Amino acid sequence: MYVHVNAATSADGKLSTRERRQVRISGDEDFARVDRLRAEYDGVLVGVGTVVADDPSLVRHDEAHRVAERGPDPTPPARVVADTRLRTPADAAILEGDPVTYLLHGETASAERRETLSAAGATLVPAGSGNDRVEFPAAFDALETHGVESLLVEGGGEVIFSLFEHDLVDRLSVFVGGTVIGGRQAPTLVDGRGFVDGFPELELEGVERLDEGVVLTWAVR
Ligand SMILES: NC(=O)C1=CN([C@@H]2O[C@H](COP(=O)(O)OP(=O)(O)OC[C@H]3O[C@@H](n4cnc5c(N)ncnc54)[C@H](O)[C@@H]3O)[C@@H](O)[C@H]2O)C=CC1
Ligand SMILES: Nc1nc(O)c(N)c(N[C@@H]2O[C@H](COP(=O)(O)O)[C@@H](O)[C@H]2O)n1
Repeated sequence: MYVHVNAATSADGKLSTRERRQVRISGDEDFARVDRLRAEYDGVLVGVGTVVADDPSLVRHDEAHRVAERGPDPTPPARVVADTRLRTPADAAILEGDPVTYLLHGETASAERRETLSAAGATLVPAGSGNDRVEFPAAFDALETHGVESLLVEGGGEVIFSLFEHDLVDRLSVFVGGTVIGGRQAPTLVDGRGFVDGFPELELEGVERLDEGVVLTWAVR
């Protein structure tokens, strides 16, 4: 699985407020860049924390760019949620209409949630033992059997940490915008329990000025 993590942070490195309320950090130019990125990947992944906080649909992408990349009538990027206990609400925007939505879940997801979310249109992908985290290596193997071989990961900070922890990130891009959010409880780009050693090493590939901020792109060594 090829994994590109992309997110927007405030100038002080926050993804959203301490109440986990979504903030528009990007401007129009950066949203257009994200739409092009989405068009380049087989799927777009977020954690269930982002689904609960933001209710994203993850449908929007640059269709002309996808046609240019993949030829006529390409399938749109699949939607993927890391959702151990299947907490995604049955009326979440991410389950509405097309394209397919894969919910990666653990053994702890109840039969009732499995039935409810299958009935709501989700495709369930079992990927985890008894712990409270989807096991990404196994989950990605399972996604590949569905034809998803590349992912744009949009957040949040818990999921991004897990991916770095398992050495699964190939590229990282961050739009750093001209706003300050603050708050020690506010989510940052990489949360989780953090590294104490073995810090992932990044190689700077690009710096681009957009809107009132800058996009930094790194390859992960
Ligand atoms: N500015 C931006 O670009 C973005 C901002 N956000 C913000 O981030 C916040 C949500 O981020 P988080 O709370 O960190 O939630 P998250 O979106 O990273 O989801 C974390 C949840 O995913 C589930 N999960 C399953 N397997 C997991 C694994 N292996 N590792 C980690 N989690 C796993 C767990 O239930 C966990 O609580 C929201 O406030 C949202 O607004 C989210 C995406 C992009
Ligand atoms: N790139 C970016 N810039 C911002 O300013 C943001 N607030 C976000 N948030 C994430 O974008 C996703 C929403 O997607 P749709 O509206 O469904 O297309 C979701 O993952 C947000 O957390 N991203």
